Amino acid sequence: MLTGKVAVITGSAQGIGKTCAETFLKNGAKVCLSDVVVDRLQATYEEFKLQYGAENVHQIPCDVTDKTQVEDLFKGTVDTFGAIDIVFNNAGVGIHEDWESVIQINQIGVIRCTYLALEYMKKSSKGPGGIIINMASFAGLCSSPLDPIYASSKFGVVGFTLSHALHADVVDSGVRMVALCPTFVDTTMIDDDNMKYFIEKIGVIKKEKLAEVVLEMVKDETNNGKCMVVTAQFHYYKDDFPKVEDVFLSTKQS
Ligand SMILES: NC(=O)C1=CN([C@@H]2O[C@H](COP(=O)(O)OP(=O)(O)OC[C@H]3O[C@@H](n4cnc5c(N)ncnc54)[C@H](O)[C@@H]3O)[C@@H](O)[C@H]2O)C=CC1
Ligand SMILES: CCCCC/C=C\C=C\C(=O)C/C=C\C/C=C\CCCC(=O)O
Repeated sequence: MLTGKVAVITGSAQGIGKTCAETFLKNGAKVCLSDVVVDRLQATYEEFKLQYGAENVHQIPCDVTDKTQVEDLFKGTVDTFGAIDIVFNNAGVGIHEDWESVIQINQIGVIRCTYLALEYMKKSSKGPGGIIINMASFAGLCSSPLDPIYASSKFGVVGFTLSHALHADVVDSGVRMVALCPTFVDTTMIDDDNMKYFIEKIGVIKKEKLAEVVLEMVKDETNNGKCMVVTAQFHYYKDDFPKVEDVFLSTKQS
């Protein structure tokens, strides 16, 4: 159960973010919903307020590419609920004609939200500690010619999360940092004819199943610096990323 915990989820007006918000609420957390699409955010807020109670749900519109809006998101959540224990940096876009905005939203947005969330969560700032989950993708672990920019943005999220988790600012902060790498999930993001071939081959993860994995990640207090891979068939922490000292040691020995 997440009773007494407070979660912020970016991009939670629909899709994976919305389903995870509902799973957190069902497990007793208080949730601050957030999205750049204000009318859809309002509709999701109204729906959850009716179902889970106004005292448990809050909404703050936020474009993750805007530093002031991200600051207002975390400050506003603390002002409303008293603290932040869980941040799910989920907001993202798929195939997009403006490649620079894909990097801005999917990669730089996650980095910005991580840095600012840490300021409110770390124990040295009198925060409660907790977990920051950064949404990457299976496309952040392998070459994906279908969309090199999307893949690049997600490789960036994996690299940042696994590296920052070991940084001195994080190791003693009480905050865990974890990357999430699903294959295809049943949202409107995969409504694209070019993906049909791959989807038929590897299947589709149900949002509700992915949300259960996210809940498992929140509850696991030993997962700092790990990377969760989720497929339609199974999920596991990928643990074969070399650490920099391993690379240097093996170079010295050869
Ligand atoms: N659907 C899939 O197959 C997979 C999705 N992902 C990732 O999961 C995350 C969520 O995607 P889905 O739920 O599938 O897509 P979605 O399109 O249903 O949801 C994404 C949400 O992010 C919001 N958003 C977009 N730009 C934003 C910005 N600048 N600031 C704040 N919010 C913004 C959208 O308005 C939307 O509500 C994305 O990061 C995506 O890359 C990862 C692996 C697989
Ligand atoms: C893989 C590019 C997808 C573009 C964005 C839209 C949906 C995102 C879905 C995912 O993040 C799922 C990730 C990976 C699926 C695994 C492999 C697909 C490989 C496709 C390729 O060869 O390019």
